[in-house]
Amino acid sequence: MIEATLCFLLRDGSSDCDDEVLLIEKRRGLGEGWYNGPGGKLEDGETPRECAVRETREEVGLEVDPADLEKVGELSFVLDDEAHTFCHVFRARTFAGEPRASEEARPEWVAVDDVPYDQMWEDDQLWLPGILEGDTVIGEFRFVGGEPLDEADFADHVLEWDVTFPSNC
Ligand SMILES: CNc1ncnc2c1ncn2[C@@H]1O[C@H](COP(=O)(O)OP(=O)(O)OP(=O)(O)O)[C@@H](O)[C@H]1O
Repeated sequence: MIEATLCFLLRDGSSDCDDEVLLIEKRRGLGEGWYNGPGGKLEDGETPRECAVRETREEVGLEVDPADLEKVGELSFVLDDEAHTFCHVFRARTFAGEPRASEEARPEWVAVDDVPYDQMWEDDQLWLPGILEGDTVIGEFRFVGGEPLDEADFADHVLEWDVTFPSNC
């Protein structure tokens, strides 16, 4: 099973209205062409938090202090009844630098009300709005139809909101 992360950075919107979230348009690999948060697979010996910091640096060039990342979600993606990916979701409002594009990702600040859910993984619309409003979640999402995961069909899901994660995870 793959262990991976997603990191959603938030800032105040330019007018007095909503927050903005930093999304990436993924340029290669799983989910290519879709929007998502920065993130990726854990490397050997790495904690999820360290992975989220590294992937955010590599993909969009922003520095996040691990202590500023709030663990806000755990998502299990199941493909044809087998655990495929376990994803740790983090959120932060404090970071340094200006986003820049990389080979993997094109960053874009988007108002939280304008997140392009029709250009994202189908499951995102079920859990990301809550995460962007400040909630926490554990979810399981089942896909069918074989590899690769981003060509499989989304079947069903279970969500549990307002969960508490240990502060060190
Ligand atoms: C099934 N529904 C899903 N919904 C939302 N997000 C999903 C997802 N399934 C996978 N993800 C995320 O997609 C990224 C893939 O990352 P992926 O490109 O494979 O990783 P990494 O950057 O390490 O790859 P390289 O091997 O370096 O290209 C990674 O953040 C992972 O959490």
